Amino acid sequence: MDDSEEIAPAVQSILDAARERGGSGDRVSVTPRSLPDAFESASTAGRTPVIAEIKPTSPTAEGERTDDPVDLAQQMVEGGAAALSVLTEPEHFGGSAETLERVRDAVDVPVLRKDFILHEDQLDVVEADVVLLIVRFLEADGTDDLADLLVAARERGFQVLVETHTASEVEKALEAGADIIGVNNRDLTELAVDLGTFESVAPVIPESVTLIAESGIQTEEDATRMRRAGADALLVGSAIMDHGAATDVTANTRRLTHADTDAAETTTDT
Ligand SMILES: O=C(O)c1ccccc1NCC(=O)[C@H](O)[C@H](O)COP(=O)(O)O
Repeated sequence: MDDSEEIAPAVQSILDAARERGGSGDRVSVTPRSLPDAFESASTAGRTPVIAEIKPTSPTAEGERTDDPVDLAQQMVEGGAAALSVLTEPEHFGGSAETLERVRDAVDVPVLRKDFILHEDQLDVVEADVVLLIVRFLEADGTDDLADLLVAARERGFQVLVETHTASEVEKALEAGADIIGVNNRDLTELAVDLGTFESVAPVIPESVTLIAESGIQTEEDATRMRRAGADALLVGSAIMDHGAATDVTANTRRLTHADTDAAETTTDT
């Protein structure tokens, strides 16, 4: 994504805001809770590994959820979430570092910091178990190199989820040394969601990589579809937060963590 490329105005605005944000100045050092181990424990207990996302609002959300994020986090864990994702981007998603800190203090599961990190100093904001690096955003002018950021994040103790959308972005992620890769079903140029994206990109990703299907997963059928296509875990925001209707977050999470994963395993094996 260089700056001449056509992108959705909301995404351009996210990118512009991210360029302005700095770090705290104090280097973060974290002893992380293992994300792959959390997925393994959920699977062993018969649950679909789900990263449930605390996303008060977003450019594509209808409305805003103003519940205390700590209450939401506890409800998600009660619903069987293997890990949580917390938006820390303030301007477009209603997130904050303070929210993440409070949530991580309140739960035992790994917590992903969901933000748009473009420079090393932006890693030094808050302790989290995992940080997100988006290949597409790190192709923009004036950003740090993906491989350098990956090393810098690991030096601080973070695990790193590298987000991709195409096979060529997966290639870049693997070249940079990624071992946890997300395939985002949401196209950041148009914000359209298509679960077929994960299905077409997943086959190029080696078994050794922890593979996460991101965005657009609404129903049990969607969850099973992504698991059949090879997802080790699912990242789900909107269907759990349910911004418009403010329904029961525990039930919304449980519906997906109890999706029929046996069907997924049978299909994968044959
Ligand atoms: O969620 C958005 O509207 C959005 C808009 C522009 C850039 C990124 C956006 N979301 C970031 C995400 O990665 C999702 O929050 C996450 O994958 C969960 O997606 P969903 O389950 O579809 O809410």
